[in-house]
Amino acid sequence: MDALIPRERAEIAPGAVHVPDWLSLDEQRDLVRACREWARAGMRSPKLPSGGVMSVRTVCLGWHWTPYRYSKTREDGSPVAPFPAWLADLGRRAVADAYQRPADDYAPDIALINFYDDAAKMGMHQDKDETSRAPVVSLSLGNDCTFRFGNTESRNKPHQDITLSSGDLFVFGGPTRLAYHGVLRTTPATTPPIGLKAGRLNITLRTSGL
Ligand SMILES: O=C(O)CCC(=O)C(=O)O
Ligand SMILES: [Fe+2]
Repeated sequence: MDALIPRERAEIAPGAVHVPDWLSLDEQRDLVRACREWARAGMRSPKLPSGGVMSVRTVCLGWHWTPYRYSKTREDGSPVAPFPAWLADLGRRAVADAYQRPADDYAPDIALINFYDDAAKMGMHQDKDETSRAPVVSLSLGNDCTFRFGNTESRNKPHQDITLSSGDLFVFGGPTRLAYHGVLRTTPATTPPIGLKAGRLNITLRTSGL
């Protein structure tokens, strides 16, 4: 992060808001600790119907996601871990701060926790396996990444590239809920001291509508 350039809340497209440094270092440490607990169930690289394997490793809460559907059980038949109430509270606070309006009605019931090693990235995609169109809340921990936020029509331009750093909040909903987005790269050795030696974690909160 370049400390000379202020990082301010920015609505980069209608309904798509970046709130830099939303989480304190203590909150980030607590979330990293929680991710470690959730990861004990096993993090797996999702397998695509095309035969490819995603480069991130993922664990889910509430509903288990495999491309391209949600279920209550994981690949090995074990039940998906529950979605904790405190995480829904955090999601409501996130939507309220991003949209600067009360968000008491926001009730996420899915979390995807993605771990990026230094080589991992995520291709342009829509988050559309949820039937609800409530906003997606994204929290970043660890190394910086270059996040590409595009349009709702195609994977192609126009798009904007922004840096998501540790502690940043990104919310997308409303007109851009179905915008294509992806992670081009992460930047090694950019994490603050939050108990994550390497890599990047991203937590997205979603509402299944299921
Ligand atoms: O890692 C990120 O910032 C985005 C993750 C994402 O798009 C997803 O999990 O669907
Ligand atoms: Fe996504």
